[in-house]
Amino acid sequence: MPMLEIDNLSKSYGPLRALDSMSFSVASGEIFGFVGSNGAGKSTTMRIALGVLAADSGEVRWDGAPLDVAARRTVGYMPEERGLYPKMKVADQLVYLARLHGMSASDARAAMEHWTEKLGVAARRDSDVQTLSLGNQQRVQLAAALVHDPEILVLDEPFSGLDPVAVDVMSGVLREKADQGAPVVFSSHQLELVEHLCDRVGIIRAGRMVACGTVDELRSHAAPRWLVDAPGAAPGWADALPGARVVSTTGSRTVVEVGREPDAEQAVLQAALATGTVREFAPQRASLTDLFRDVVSAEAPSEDTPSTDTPTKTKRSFLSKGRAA
Ligand SMILES: Nc1ncnc2c1ncn2[C@@H]1O[C@H](COP(=O)(O)OP(=O)(O)OP(=O)(O)O)[C@@H](O)[C@H]1O
Repeated sequence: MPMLEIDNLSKSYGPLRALDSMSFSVASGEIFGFVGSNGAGKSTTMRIALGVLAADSGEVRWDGAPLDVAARRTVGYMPEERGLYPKMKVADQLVYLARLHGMSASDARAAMEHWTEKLGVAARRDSDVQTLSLGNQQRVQLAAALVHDPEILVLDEPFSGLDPVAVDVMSGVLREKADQGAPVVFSSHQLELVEHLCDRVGIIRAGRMVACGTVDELRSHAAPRWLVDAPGAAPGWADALPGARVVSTTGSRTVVEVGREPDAEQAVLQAALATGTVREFAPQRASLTDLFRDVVSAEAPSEDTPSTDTPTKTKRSFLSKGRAA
Protein backbone atom coordinates (compact mmCIF):
# COMPACT_ATOMS: atom_id res chain seq x y z
CA MET A 1 0.00 0.00 0.00
CA PRO A 2 1.51 3.40 -0.96
CA MET A 3 2.61 5.43 2.00
CA LEU A 4 3.69 8.99 2.68
CA GLU A 5 6.77 8.75 4.86
CA ILE A 6 8.26 11.59 6.86
CA ASP A 7 11.61 10.14 7.76
CA ASN A 8 13.87 11.64 10.38
CA LEU A 9 13.44 15.30 9.47
CA SER A 10 15.53 17.85 11.32
CA LYS A 11 15.41 21.58 10.78
CA SER A 12 16.93 24.53 12.61
CA TYR A 13 16.23 28.22 12.18
CA GLY A 14 19.54 29.67 13.33
CA PRO A 15 20.06 28.37 16.88
CA LEU A 16 16.45 27.20 17.20
CA ARG A 17 15.93 23.51 16.57
CA ALA A 18 12.39 23.48 15.17
CA LEU A 19 12.39 19.80 14.15
CA ASP A 20 14.43 17.09 15.74
CA SER A 21 14.32 13.67 14.02
CA MET A 22 10.64 13.97 13.15
CA SER A 23 9.26 10.74 11.73
CA PHE A 24 5.84 9.35 10.94
CA SER A 25 4.04 7.81 8.03
CA VAL A 26 0.55 7.95 6.61
CA ALA A 27 -0.85 5.13 4.53
CA SER A 28 -3.01 5.48 1.48
CA GLY A 29 -6.61 5.81 2.67
CA GLU A 30 -5.68 6.99 6.14
CA ILE A 31 -6.47 10.29 7.86
CA PHE A 32 -3.64 11.36 10.14
CA GLY A 33 -4.11 14.18 12.67
CA PHE A 34 -1.02 16.15 13.48
CA VAL A 35 -1.31 17.95 16.81
CA GLY A 36 1.01 19.89 19.08
CA SER A 37 1.28 23.13 21.00
CA ASN A 38 1.87 26.44 19.26
CA GLY A 39 5.37 26.46 17.85
CA ALA A 40 5.83 22.68 18.17
CA GLY A 41 6.83 22.32 14.50
CA LYS A 42 3.69 21.26 12.62
CA SER A 43 3.84 23.89 9.88
CA THR A 44 7.57 23.41 9.48
CA THR A 45 7.01 19.68 8.91
CA MET A 46 4.26 20.31 6.38
CA ARG A 47 6.27 22.92 4.51
CA ILE A 48 9.16 20.49 4.22
CA ALA A 49 6.79 17.75 3.03
CA LEU A 50 5.69 20.08 0.25
CA GLY A 51 9.19 21.15 -0.64
CA VAL A 52 8.57 24.83 0.04
CA LEU A 53 11.18 24.57 2.79
CA ALA A 54 14.33 22.43 2.81
CA ALA A 55 15.15 20.15 5.73
CA ASP A 56 18.65 20.09 7.21
CA SER A 57 18.44 16.30 7.10
CA GLY A 58 15.92 13.55 6.60
CA GLU A 59 13.68 12.63 3.70
CA VAL A 60 10.05 12.66 2.56
CA ARG A 61 8.98 9.66 0.47
CA TRP A 62 5.84 8.68 -1.37
CA ASP A 63 5.41 5.04 -2.29
CA GLY A 64 9.03 4.35 -1.41
CA ALA A 65 10.58 7.06 -3.61
CA PRO A 66 11.73 10.55 -2.58
CA LEU A 67 8.94 13.08 -3.09
CA ASP A 68 10.50 15.01 -5.98
CA VAL A 69 9.17 18.02 -7.86
CA ALA A 70 7.01 15.88 -10.17
CA ALA A 71 5.48 13.93 -7.29
CA ARG A 72 4.80 17.14 -5.39
CA ARG A 73 2.42 18.19 -8.15
CA THR A 74 0.18 15.38 -7.00
CA VAL A 75 -0.09 16.87 -3.50
CA GLY A 76 -2.99 19.07 -2.44
CA TYR A 77 -1.59 21.54 0.06
CA MET A 78 -3.28 24.11 2.25
CA PRO A 79 -0.55 26.36 3.66
CA GLU A 80 -0.96 27.96 7.07
CA GLU A 81 -0.38 31.41 5.60
CA ARG A 82 -3.04 30.61 2.96
CA GLY A 83 -2.28 31.59 -0.57
CA LEU A 84 -5.19 32.93 -2.56
CA TYR A 85 -5.04 36.03 -4.70
CA PRO A 86 -7.39 38.45 -2.89
CA LYS A 87 -8.38 40.42 -5.98
CA MET A 88 -9.06 37.47 -8.24
CA LYS A 89 -12.49 35.94 -8.69
CA VAL A 90 -13.05 32.57 -7.01
CA ALA A 91 -13.79 30.70 -10.25
CA ASP A 92 -10.91 32.27 -12.21
CA GLN A 93 -8.51 31.48 -9.41
CA LEU A 94 -9.49 27.82 -9.14
CA VAL A 95 -9.41 27.31 -12.89
CA TYR A 96 -6.01 29.00 -13.02
CA LEU A 97 -4.61 26.73 -10.29
CA ALA A 98 -6.00 23.62 -11.98
CA ARG A 99 -4.46 24.69 -15.29
CA LEU A 100 -1.11 25.24 -13.54
CA HIS A 101 -1.28 21.58 -12.57
CA GLY A 102 -1.70 20.61 -16.20
CA MET A 103 -5.46 20.17 -16.52
CA SER A 104 -7.18 21.02 -19.78
CA ALA A 105 -9.39 24.13 -19.79
CA SER A 106 -12.59 22.10 -19.80
CA ASP A 107 -11.42 19.72 -17.04
CA ALA A 108 -10.28 22.67 -14.95
CA ARG A 109 -13.67 24.38 -15.38
CA ALA A 110 -15.50 21.15 -14.46
CA ALA A 111 -13.30 20.62 -11.38
CA MET A 112 -13.88 24.23 -10.28
CA GLU A 113 -17.63 23.76 -10.63
CA HIS A 114 -17.54 20.45 -8.75
CA TRP A 115 -15.56 21.73 -5.77
CA THR A 116 -17.27 25.08 -5.38
CA GLU A 117 -20.59 23.23 -5.41
CA LYS A 118 -19.40 20.59 -2.97
CA LEU A 119 -17.88 23.12 -0.58
CA GLY A 120 -20.88 25.42 -0.63
CA VAL A 121 -19.32 28.44 -2.36
CA ALA A 122 -20.82 28.04 -5.84
CA ALA A 123 -22.83 31.24 -5.37
CA ARG A 124 -19.60 33.16 -4.85
CA ARG A 125 -17.78 32.01 -8.00
CA ASP A 126 -17.82 35.49 -9.47
CA SER A 127 -16.79 37.28 -6.28
CA ASP A 128 -13.28 38.51 -5.55
CA VAL A 129 -11.80 36.31 -2.83
CA GLN A 130 -11.20 39.31 -0.55
CA THR A 131 -14.93 40.02 -0.37
CA LEU A 132 -15.69 36.57 1.11
CA SER A 133 -15.98 35.90 4.83
CA LEU A 134 -12.95 34.19 6.35
CA GLY A 135 -14.78 30.88 6.58
CA ASN A 136 -15.77 31.03 2.92
CA GLN A 137 -12.22 31.99 1.97
CA GLN A 138 -11.15 28.86 3.79
CA ARG A 139 -13.61 26.76 1.80
CA VAL A 140 -12.13 28.22 -1.38
CA GLN A 141 -8.68 27.47 -0.02
CA LEU A 142 -9.67 23.84 0.37
CA ALA A 143 -11.11 23.86 -3.15
CA ALA A 144 -7.72 25.18 -4.30
CA ALA A 145 -6.00 22.23 -2.61
CA LEU A 146 -8.39 19.75 -4.25
CA VAL A 147 -9.08 21.17 -7.69
CA HIS A 148 -6.25 19.28 -9.44
CA ASP A 149 -7.42 15.95 -8.02
CA PRO A 150 -4.38 15.33 -5.80
CA GLU A 151 -3.23 11.90 -4.68
CA ILE A 152 -2.02 13.18 -1.31
CA LEU A 153 -3.50 15.85 0.98
CA VAL A 154 -1.42 17.93 3.39
CA LEU A 155 -3.49 20.59 5.12
CA ASP A 156 -2.30 23.05 7.73
CA GLU A 157 -5.14 23.86 10.13
CA PRO A 158 -7.93 23.43 7.57
CA PHE A 159 -10.63 23.62 10.25
CA SER A 160 -9.62 26.83 11.99
CA GLY A 161 -12.32 29.47 11.84
CA LEU A 162 -14.97 27.25 10.26
CA ASP A 163 -18.58 27.14 11.47
CA PRO A 164 -19.97 23.73 12.52
CA VAL A 165 -21.66 23.13 9.16
CA ALA A 166 -18.45 23.90 7.29
CA VAL A 167 -16.57 21.60 9.68
CA ASP A 168 -18.95 18.80 8.72
CA VAL A 169 -18.54 19.53 5.02
CA MET A 170 -14.75 19.65 5.32
CA SER A 171 -14.68 16.43 7.40
CA GLY A 172 -16.81 14.68 4.80
CA VAL A 173 -14.52 15.77 1.98
CA LEU A 174 -11.40 14.57 3.79
CA ARG A 175 -13.01 11.18 4.51
CA GLU A 176 -14.08 10.89 0.88
CA LYS A 177 -10.57 11.64 -0.38
CA ALA A 178 -9.14 9.07 2.04
CA ASP A 179 -11.72 6.51 0.91
CA GLN A 180 -10.55 7.13 -2.65
CA GLY A 181 -7.04 6.16 -1.52
CA ALA A 182 -5.30 9.43 -0.63
CA PRO A 183 -3.23 9.70 2.52
CA VAL A 184 -4.60 12.76 4.34
CA VAL A 185 -2.52 14.68 6.90
CA PHE A 186 -3.85 17.73 8.65
CA SER A 187 -2.86 19.78 11.66
CA SER A 188 -5.37 21.09 14.13
CA HIS A 189 -5.84 22.38 17.64
CA GLN A 190 -9.45 21.08 17.64
CA LEU A 191 -8.75 17.85 19.44
CA GLU A 192 -12.33 16.59 19.68
CA LEU A 193 -12.57 16.85 15.95
CA VAL A 194 -9.22 15.11 15.47
CA GLU A 195 -10.31 12.30 17.79
CA HIS A 196 -13.56 11.90 15.89
CA LEU A 197 -12.14 12.09 12.37
CA CYS A 198 -8.64 10.66 12.34
CA ASP A 199 -7.55 7.06 11.97
CA ARG A 200 -4.28 7.85 13.70
CA VAL A 201 -2.86 10.79 15.54
CA GLY A 202 0.65 12.13 16.09
CA ILE A 203 1.36 14.42 19.02
CA ILE A 204 4.50 16.49 18.70
CA ARG A 205 6.33 18.53 21.25
CA ALA A 206 9.36 20.74 20.71
CA GLY A 207 9.94 19.38 17.22
CA ARG A 208 9.70 15.71 18.18
CA MET A 209 7.03 13.08 17.77
CA VAL A 210 6.19 12.06 21.32
CA ALA A 211 3.07 9.96 20.77
CA CYS A 212 1.74 8.28 17.67
CA GLY A 213 -1.00 5.77 17.02
CA THR A 214 -4.76 5.34 17.10
CA VAL A 215 -6.44 7.19 19.94
CA ASP A 216 -7.19 3.80 21.52
CA GLU A 217 -3.50 2.88 21.34
CA LEU A 218 -2.53 6.14 22.99
CA ARG A 219 -5.23 5.63 25.59
CA SER A 220 -3.99 2.14 26.40
CA HIS A 221 -0.70 3.66 27.57
CA ALA A 222 -2.40 6.18 29.85
CA ALA A 223 -3.00 5.57 33.54
CA PRO A 224 -6.57 4.47 34.36
CA ARG A 225 -8.95 7.22 35.47
CA TRP A 226 -11.96 6.93 37.75
CA LEU A 227 -14.80 9.32 38.35
CA VAL A 228 -15.93 9.63 41.95
CA ASP A 229 -19.07 11.55 42.90
CA ALA A 230 -18.91 12.02 46.67
CA PRO A 231 -21.26 14.86 47.66
CA GLY A 232 -20.32 14.82 51.35
CA ALA A 233 -16.55 14.88 50.84
CA ALA A 234 -14.57 17.93 51.92
CA PRO A 235 -12.66 19.76 49.18
CA GLY A 236 -9.27 18.18 48.58
CA TRP A 237 -10.33 14.81 50.03
CA ALA A 238 -8.42 12.91 47.34
CA ASP A 239 -5.37 15.15 47.12
CA ALA A 240 -3.13 13.09 49.36
CA LEU A 241 -4.24 9.57 48.43
CA PRO A 242 -1.14 7.39 47.94
CA GLY A 243 -0.62 6.28 44.35
CA ALA A 244 -3.43 8.50 43.02
CA ARG A 245 -3.53 11.87 41.31
CA VAL A 246 -6.50 14.19 41.09
CA VAL A 247 -7.04 15.12 37.45
CA SER A 248 -10.03 17.42 37.85
CA THR A 249 -12.75 18.41 40.30
CA THR A 250 -16.16 19.76 39.29
CA GLY A 251 -18.51 20.24 42.23
CA SER A 252 -18.74 16.91 44.02
CA ARG A 253 -17.27 15.01 41.06
CA THR A 254 -13.58 14.22 41.11
CA VAL A 255 -11.58 12.42 38.42
CA VAL A 256 -8.65 10.52 39.86
CA GLU A 257 -5.81 8.81 38.02
CA VAL A 258 -4.62 5.59 39.65
CA GLY A 259 -1.79 3.13 39.12
CA ARG A 260 -1.97 0.16 36.74
CA GLU A 261 -1.74 -2.53 39.43
CA PRO A 262 -4.91 -4.65 39.87
CA ASP A 263 -7.56 -3.08 42.12
CA ALA A 264 -5.60 0.18 42.41
CA GLU A 265 -8.90 2.03 42.28
CA GLN A 266 -10.24 0.25 45.37
CA ALA A 267 -8.21 2.46 47.71
CA VAL A 268 -9.83 5.50 46.10
CA LEU A 269 -13.28 3.97 46.54
CA GLN A 270 -12.57 3.19 50.19
CA ALA A 271 -11.38 6.74 50.82
CA ALA A 272 -14.46 8.13 49.08
CA LEU A 273 -16.80 5.89 51.11
CA ALA A 274 -15.10 7.08 54.28
CA THR A 275 -16.37 10.58 53.50
CA GLY A 276 -20.03 9.44 53.31
CA THR A 277 -22.31 8.66 50.37
CA VAL A 278 -20.74 7.81 47.00
CA ARG A 279 -23.24 8.53 44.22
CA GLU A 280 -21.08 7.35 41.36
CA PHE A 281 -17.82 5.47 40.91
CA ALA A 282 -16.98 4.67 37.31
CA PRO A 283 -14.00 4.27 34.96
CA GLN A 284 -13.38 7.23 32.66
CA ARG A 285 -12.12 7.09 29.08
CA ALA A 286 -9.35 9.60 28.58
CA SER A 287 -10.15 11.94 25.71
CA LEU A 288 -7.52 12.98 23.18
CA THR A 289 -7.47 16.34 25.01
CA ASP A 290 -6.57 14.51 28.25
CA LEU A 291 -3.89 12.48 26.47
CA PHE A 292 -2.53 15.59 24.77
CA ARG A 293 -2.28 17.43 28.10
CA ASP A 294 -0.47 14.47 29.65
CA VAL A 295 2.00 14.09 26.83
CA VAL A 296 2.68 17.76 26.27
CA SER A 297 3.06 18.58 29.95
CA ALA A 298 5.20 15.54 30.74
CA GLU A 299 8.57 16.91 31.75
CA ALA A 300 7.84 19.90 29.53
CA PRO A 301 10.49 22.54 29.21
CA SER A 302 9.63 25.66 31.20
CA GLU A 303 8.66 27.39 27.97
CA ASP A 304 6.83 25.33 25.41
CA THR A 305 9.14 26.27 22.61
CA PRO A 306 11.41 24.09 20.54
CA SER A 307 14.62 23.24 22.28
CA THR A 308 18.02 24.52 21.38
CA ASP A 309 19.66 21.59 23.10
CA THR A 310 18.87 17.91 23.59
CA PRO A 311 15.11 17.60 24.06
CA THR A 312 13.81 16.10 27.29
CA LYS A 313 12.14 12.72 27.21
CA THR A 314 8.49 12.24 28.08
CA LYS A 315 7.68 10.30 31.23
CA ARG A 316 5.92 7.59 29.21
CA SER A 317 6.60 6.47 25.70
CA PHE A 318 3.45 6.50 23.61
CA LEU A 319 5.25 5.67 20.39
CA SER A 320 3.30 2.84 18.87
CA LYS A 321 5.13 -0.04 17.28
CA GLY A 322 3.14 0.32 14.07
CA ARG A 323 3.97 2.61 11.23
CA ALA A 324 5.36 5.41 13.33
CA ALA A 325 9.11 5.46 13.38
N1 LIG B 1 10.96 31.31 9.15
C1 LIG B 1 11.25 31.10 10.44
N2 LIG B 1 12.31 31.70 11.02
C2 LIG B 1 12.62 31.49 12.32
N3 LIG B 1 11.90 30.70 13.14
C3 LIG B 1 10.82 30.09 12.62
C4 LIG B 1 10.44 30.27 11.25
N4 LIG B 1 9.31 29.53 11.02
C5 LIG B 1 9.02 28.92 12.21
N5 LIG B 1 9.91 29.27 13.16
C6 LIG B 1 9.93 28.78 14.54
O1 LIG B 1 9.99 27.37 14.50
C7 LIG B 1 9.17 26.81 15.52
C8 LIG B 1 8.15 25.88 14.89
O2 LIG B 1 7.21 26.70 14.18
P1 LIG B 1 5.97 26.06 13.40
O3 LIG B 1 5.31 27.19 12.68
O4 LIG B 1 6.43 24.90 12.60
O5 LIG B 1 5.06 25.55 14.61
P2 LIG B 1 3.52 25.06 14.61
O6 LIG B 1 3.50 23.78 15.35
O7 LIG B 1 2.98 25.05 13.22
O8 LIG B 1 2.82 26.19 15.48
P3 LIG B 1 1.31 26.77 15.47
O9 LIG B 1 0.42 25.75 16.09
O10 LIG B 1 1.44 27.98 16.36
O11 LIG B 1 0.97 27.12 14.06
C9 LIG B 1 8.57 27.99 16.28
O12 LIG B 1 9.35 28.25 17.41
C10 LIG B 1 8.67 29.13 15.28
O13 LIG B 1 8.77 30.36 15.95
